[in-house]
Amino acid sequence: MGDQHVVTLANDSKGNPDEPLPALRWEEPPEGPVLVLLDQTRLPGEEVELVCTDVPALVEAIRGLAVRGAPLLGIAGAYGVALAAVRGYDVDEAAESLAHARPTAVNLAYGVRRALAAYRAALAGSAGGDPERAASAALAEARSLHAEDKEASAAMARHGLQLLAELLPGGGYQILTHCNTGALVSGGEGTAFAVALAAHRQGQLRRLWVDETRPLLQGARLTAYEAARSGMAYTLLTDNAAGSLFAAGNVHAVIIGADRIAADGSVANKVGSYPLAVLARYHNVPFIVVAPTTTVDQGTADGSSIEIEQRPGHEVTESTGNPVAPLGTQAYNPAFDITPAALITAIVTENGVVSPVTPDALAALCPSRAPGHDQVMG
Ligand SMILES: CSC[C@H]1O[C@H](OP(=O)(O)O)[C@H](O)[C@@H]1O
Repeated sequence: MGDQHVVTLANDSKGNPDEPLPALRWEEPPEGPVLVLLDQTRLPGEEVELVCTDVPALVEAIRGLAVRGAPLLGIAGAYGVALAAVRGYDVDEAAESLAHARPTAVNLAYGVRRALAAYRAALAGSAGGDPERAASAALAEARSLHAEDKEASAAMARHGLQLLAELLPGGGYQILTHCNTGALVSGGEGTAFAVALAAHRQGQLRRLWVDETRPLLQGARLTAYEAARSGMAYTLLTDNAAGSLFAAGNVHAVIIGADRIAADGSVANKVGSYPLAVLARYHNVPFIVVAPTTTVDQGTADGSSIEIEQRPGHEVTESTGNPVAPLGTQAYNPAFDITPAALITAIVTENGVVSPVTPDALAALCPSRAPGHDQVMG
């Protein structure tokens, strides 16, 4: 998985809670371009950066969730195509392996596709198929996607904050979130967590309740880490405790991210999202999904068509390498589940809010992309 070295994040990112974490960055040292990833599997205990010098190292980092989260996967995929092109590797082969590293987040294949299309267009357009110019085009497209996602994150925070003001007038609300949706999944401050951060900065957020999010604990390890850096009031809970929190009246809204949103508005997100939607409906609490339009896949009709990544059983039967179940225990470990549009109060995108969630309302906010925009080699 590339070279590893432990870093202490620069003071301006550790000391300044408003400085987003450096989840991913492109660097061009003398020995050749690299993609530097903050290894999310080592957080919160260690801040280790992975230096990816080739695509197999990046694919392994994606599969192992060293880099994760739908929008950031798209950005990483695009930089991966650029890395292959600049270093003279087989670009088509790199694109295929990157796009299929994880199946559910549509952003990954979308980011790969964008950089690949820029590379191919430059190759076809430049005199004599100049690979250097084509590589520069792929890198420029990756940088453009990175910048777009940062802007989208800020826009979603604004739209989400406005929505909360309308749904929960007077502020002082308590929000429950699931998994991790902050700067560690984004070119900016994230998706759902960016809304919570904006609410905190505006003095509207009384508390963020953080689902630990078994089995990989993105909530405990990553969202709590980001919440602590921000200075907001937050409390960690086991996923099983969410029901009692609703029953006690301590959840005023649920805000989560998404990995793929089908054309009918159904949402694939970290496993455990669907039960929260059912609890929210039963307790008459708004259930809000925050995602950029790059996560909306108009080429997938409904949730039943979304491939749900099945992850290795050992993620469930082991914890920090120690068995938590008898040897040989089989485990059911879907990484995501599907929440139907009927249980979703609103979908917040960078282009505005969809509520109620209908196919037409969702399509109206999404720029038209090729059907099945995650088809890499289309
Ligand atoms: C807004 S993207 C964050 C999204 O990605 C997470 O999945 P994973 O940690 O497996 O990459 C989870 O579904 C989050 O909601």
